[in-house]
Amino acid sequence: MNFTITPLDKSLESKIQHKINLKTKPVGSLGVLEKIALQIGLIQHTSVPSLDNPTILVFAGDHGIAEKGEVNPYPQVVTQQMVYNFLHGGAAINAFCNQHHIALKIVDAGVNHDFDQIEGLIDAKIAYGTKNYENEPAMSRDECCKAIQTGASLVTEVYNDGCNIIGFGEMGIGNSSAASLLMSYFTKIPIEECVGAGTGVQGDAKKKKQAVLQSVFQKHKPASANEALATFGGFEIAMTTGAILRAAELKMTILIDGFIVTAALVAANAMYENVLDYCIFAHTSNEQGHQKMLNFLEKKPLIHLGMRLGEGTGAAVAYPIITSAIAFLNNMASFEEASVNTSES
Ligand SMILES: Cc1cc2ncn([C@H]3O[C@H](COP(=O)(O)O)[C@@H](O)[C@H]3O)c2cc1C
Ligand SMILES: O=C(O)c1cccnc1
Repeated sequence: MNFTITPLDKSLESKIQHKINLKTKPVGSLGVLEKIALQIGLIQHTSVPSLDNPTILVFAGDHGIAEKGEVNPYPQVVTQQMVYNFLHGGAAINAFCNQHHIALKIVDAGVNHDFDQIEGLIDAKIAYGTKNYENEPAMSRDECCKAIQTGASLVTEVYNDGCNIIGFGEMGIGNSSAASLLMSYFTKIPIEECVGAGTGVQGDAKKKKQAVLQSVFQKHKPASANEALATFGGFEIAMTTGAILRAAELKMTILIDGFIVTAALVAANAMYENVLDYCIFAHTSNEQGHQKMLNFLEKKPLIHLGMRLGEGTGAAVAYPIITSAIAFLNNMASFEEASVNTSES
């Protein structure tokens, strides 16, 4: 599958910047909000951007490595239980999406469970979890390709329903390990530095997680970004990569969540140029590798609240800041409109 991701068209940059500078405020005094307003104006190619049908897609998938419980404190079954929780409206991401009027869609990308026909669940299952990459690649090239394509077509559907700002979340016990492996592969930071607490490993358990992942990393030598995603990824991660690529192709504004989603983005960014032009980094996760991945991308997120949950929660919590950026750009008076003088007379 091929994506055509064009760089931001900057022909309106000086017009939008001028509009921002003429608002009734000292130049630059709305700080990062001004940068976001400009970025979204450029993405949408207008000086009056809007945020339409904001949506978060949560991809869920299981990981072969999680069956043994060596790298994950919580058992694999929590993935399917949390999917039911999302569908019943009980998870953190439900609370925040309801709070900010963000549509939430839950996708079975590859959970190790047969769900009943249940309203609200999008069935895009590639397989019942990935293979254990201690022994073999997590998925085949075909499965990885299918996951990328599926993520992309789900974004197309959301776009066709009128969404122009999208965030991604994930659920998959063990996926902090997959994200660490991908991070190390793409950033070239040693794997030990990429492995963190995930849902809460500490002390000896963390050393064990590092040792297991070090040996996994040494075992495989993927020759391309696609192969790395297939070797180390999860179905929910590969679907997120495809979803990000399609959203950038469609010139949507993309809200990047925490450690796992950023790992999916780092893969997308290695595959295609210009993806970052469409991304807003929502928060810095407390998962220790996240800051390093952000440094690698040279990006500074909007907030740092010590969160380390995933599910898209950082994106949902940061969303109102983005609405403020659009609100000031569209609703604030200019000096002329408000008859406020800019010079002594
Ligand atoms: C109840 C619960 C809800 C979650 N929601 C997101 N995660 C997060 O934790 C998991 C990754 O951490 P690890 O690699 O340590 O398993 C992912 O499912 C991620 O979304 C959760 C984890 C748990 C236990
Ligand atoms: O930042 C994240 O995305 C994250 C961190 C720890 C566990 N799960 C997700």
